[in-house]
Amino acid sequence: MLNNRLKIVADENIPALESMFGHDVLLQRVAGRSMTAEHIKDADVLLVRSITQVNEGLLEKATQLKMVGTATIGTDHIDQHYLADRGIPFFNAPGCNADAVVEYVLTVIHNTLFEKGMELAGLTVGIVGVGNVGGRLYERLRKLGINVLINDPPRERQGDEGFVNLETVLQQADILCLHTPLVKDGERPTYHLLAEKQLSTLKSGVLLINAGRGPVIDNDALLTFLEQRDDLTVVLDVWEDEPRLNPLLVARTQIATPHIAGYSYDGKLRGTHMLRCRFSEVFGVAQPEPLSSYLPQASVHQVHVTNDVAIHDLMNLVYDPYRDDRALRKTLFGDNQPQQFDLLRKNYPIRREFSSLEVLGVTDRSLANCLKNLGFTVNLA
Ligand SMILES: NC(=O)c1ccc[n+]([C@@H]2O[C@H](COP(=O)([O-])OP(=O)(O)OC[C@H]3O[C@@H](n4cnc5c(N)ncnc54)[C@H](O)[C@@H]3O)[C@@H](O)[C@H]2O)c1
Ligand SMILES: O=C(O)[C@H](O)[C@H](O)COP(=O)(O)O
Repeated sequence: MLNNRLKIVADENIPALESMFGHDVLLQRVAGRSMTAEHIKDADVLLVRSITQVNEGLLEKATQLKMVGTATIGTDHIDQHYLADRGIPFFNAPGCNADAVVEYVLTVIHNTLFEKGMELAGLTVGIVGVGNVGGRLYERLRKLGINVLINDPPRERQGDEGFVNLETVLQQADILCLHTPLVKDGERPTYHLLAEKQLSTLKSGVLLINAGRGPVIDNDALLTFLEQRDDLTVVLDVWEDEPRLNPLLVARTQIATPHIAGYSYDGKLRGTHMLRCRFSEVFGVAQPEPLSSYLPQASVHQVHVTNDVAIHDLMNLVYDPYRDDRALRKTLFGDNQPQQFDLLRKNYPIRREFSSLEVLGVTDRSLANCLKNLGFTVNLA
């Protein structure tokens, strides 16, 4: 129990704050893009998502601020130097939605290959950025016996092994997945990591997936490249200049989604829960109930299948990327396209992770193992 009610100013799209923080705090919800210094001026805690730039301009009036949290993995919207100078503890939610992004990537890979009449076995997947997302993607693919090339210079410099250089990944990957943070300066910037020169080295027929940050690919260079080469298949969840999209680029993609790769309900709640745990540490109050007590059972939580089930069908039962793709394409040509982009994200339907689906009826052990390695809950018949 807190003696004085702390004031939390929070993005309107962070779920479950009411249930996780309880009635001992004063909670003010604000639309992330419209947050101003005036909203924050008497806040003790600020909780944001990726669309709020947290910098001196936003925080200059917030003299009693004791904690800033972002319910996201990415931190490129936060001026961490400024927070450190002011001695304000800052937390993100590392790994909160990593499984959601991995499952987005696996689902778009399986759907895309199915449409081309191809199989994943025998192809080489390249992963650039092998942290929470890239690392988990790597583990799931390795368990499936897929050949994976990984690139992560910062990890390599720390002494981790098994990495190859970026040029090798670009030249050899049949499927290329980008999972770096957006870093604009320093020794290893990722801004426009894939520009004209790098794109020109990609293998013919490659499937390129960006579910990291939009500006990691030079979007103008990508469009020019796609206008010249039609053998490339592109899936984009993130865009330069979000929420404003270039419809010409969208038209050249196989699957286009509004920055929702990480938007599983599990992942969003995990992000809130992580911040709630940090809040306990900062303010010395009791830890919350475990995350499982806040997560409802999935609406489709069991399915009976036979051994000839198509894996992409099972994936689509949990998450259908074409639903998000269709919704995004409908918004492209109105004056209010950026607002529609934000609305798709704000009103995103509840989507669960593979583990929420129990697969019954499989008798084939290798299929059962494959499904388990992909992340499903499997009960062998
Ligand atoms: N689309 C979405 O919904 C969504 C969801 C979650 C995260 N993301 C984005 O994906 C990024 C990655 O997420 P994460 O949880 O794996 O982050 P992470 O911090 O755990 O891992 C990032 C990895 O990238 C590596 N890296 C940094 N610079 C690099 C470079 N120049 N080349 C290659 N590797 C480099 C780091 O060493 C690290 O291992 C986040 O920063 C975020 O911007 C997007
Ligand atoms: O960095 C992240 O965790 C993701 O990109 C996250 O899903 C972004 O979602 P937003 O904060 O914009 O709602």
